[in-house]
Amino acid sequence: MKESYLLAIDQGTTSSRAIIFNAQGGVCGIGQEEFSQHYPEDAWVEHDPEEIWQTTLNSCRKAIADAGLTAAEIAGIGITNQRETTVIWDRQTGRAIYPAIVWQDRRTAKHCAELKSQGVEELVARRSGLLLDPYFSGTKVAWILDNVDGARARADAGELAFGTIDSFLLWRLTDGAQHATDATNASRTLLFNIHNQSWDAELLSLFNIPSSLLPEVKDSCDNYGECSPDLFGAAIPICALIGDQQAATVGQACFTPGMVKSTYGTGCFVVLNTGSKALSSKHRLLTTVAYRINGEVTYALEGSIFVAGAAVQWLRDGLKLIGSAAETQPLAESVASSNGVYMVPAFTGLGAPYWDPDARGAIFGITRDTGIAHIARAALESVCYQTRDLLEAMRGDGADFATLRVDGGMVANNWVVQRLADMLDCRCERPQVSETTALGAAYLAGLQLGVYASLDEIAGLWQCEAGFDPAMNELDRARRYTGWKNAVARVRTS
Ligand SMILES: Nc1ncnc2c1ncn2[C@@H]1O[C@H](COP(=O)(O)OP(=O)(O)O)[C@@H](O)[C@H]1O
Ligand SMILES: O=P(O)(O)OC[C@H](O)CO
Repeated sequence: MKESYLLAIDQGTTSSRAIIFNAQGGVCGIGQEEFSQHYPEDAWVEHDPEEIWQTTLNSCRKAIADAGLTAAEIAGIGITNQRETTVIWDRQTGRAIYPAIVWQDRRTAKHCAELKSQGVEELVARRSGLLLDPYFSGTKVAWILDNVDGARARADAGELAFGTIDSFLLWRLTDGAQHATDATNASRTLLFNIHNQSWDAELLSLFNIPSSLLPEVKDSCDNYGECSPDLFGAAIPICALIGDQQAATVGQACFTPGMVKSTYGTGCFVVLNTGSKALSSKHRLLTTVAYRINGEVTYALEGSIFVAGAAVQWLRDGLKLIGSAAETQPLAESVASSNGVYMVPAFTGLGAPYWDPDARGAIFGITRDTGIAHIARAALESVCYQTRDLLEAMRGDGADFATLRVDGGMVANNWVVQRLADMLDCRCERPQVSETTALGAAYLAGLQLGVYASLDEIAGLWQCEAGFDPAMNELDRARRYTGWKNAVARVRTS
């Protein structure tokens, strides 16, 4: 039988990646390019949309060549992306009118505070499943309209289009033929009603955003047209769009209510499948769309942490304490403990469950004996403690799970995964295919094309590479976690 090759585009926060999978989920070719991060002001984070586009194209071309294939041999494309990051472009030229405002960007903190003071947070949460935080796209769209000369008038005249990165790439890949997004990406904008699955007129008016800007919202696997043949040498059908954390949920085959995954890239995102019910959290977690297939929505509770691997990057690029991220493992292992040092990496505020955009990072407990190894260990531990914060919140909302499926660049570090199991008091499982985000997008493209008959068939492909069981005694666990809570209390502003 002819092999079905699926091309997944994974447009992440720090790099664009393309991976070609075969139908068994095996990796056949990879292309990856990093791109620049721009920090024009304190707590502002921007990307150049042209760089996002170019690195995506280059990665796809590299992956196709790496697999030894031609574009005509690829059955379909699935796109997954850093979520919330906001682009507004000119419908005529396809060029962005302002850089992409990245999910980590906090410039709209004041706007969010103003909206909160109007008492609308409850309405926003009920409709969108989200909180009023600069993390999400809504206030970023409004900021561009209000700060780029002539943008609001041009938006009102229908000349501009808004999209998250999936939409922007889709527009470019199809030469402007498709202006669409999927329900998972729409559910991160603050403008989408997750219950009736449509853009919400009241939310649009609250954020002062004209509906003429908006993409059509489709299923996560759907007919998204074809990429223009001159890009890769043949037209390839685009069959799936899905936000990266939701894609990892699919790649980890968390299809049953109660299953949970946690991804450790730049940030960390824990997603708990809640099935056909949109549960609302009592502990400031987000209610979001996990995936939408054939019009049927599967919901999730999500905990989002803004800084995970980014703390390791900071040790490497900011402080230059280490030469590579991988060095943190032997460093952490070289000392018996972090010696009372706690790092709270709130570089861009605190995400769930604190939602404090004005908090900033700190390192506590430094003494004359503190060395690089203690700091590195404290950075890795901060990621474990933050995950514990999220799991406590999920357990408080009634979740009951025995295993956490983990993935992302950071879980290559065995010390981190063992520490996670210890701090969470929960078994952590790392899958055979580490590229779960790209894999999830490929699976959905395959589902749309009929390569897979059902999610059950996809679930049957998941394999555990390594399991990590908790090995810390309860007293130690509790003592360390109390130390973390004290450290967090000291950086909080609200
Ligand atoms: N061995 C390691 N130990 C700790 N952190 C690591 C290790 N390898 C990679 N990382 C961190 O993981 C992140 C990269 O993960 P990745 O999933 O590629 O991120 P993203 O998709 O957000 O760009 C980086 O922030 C890096 O610092
Ligand atoms: O690019 P990542 O993997 O850090 O993911 C970013 C998230 O989608 C932000 O919500």
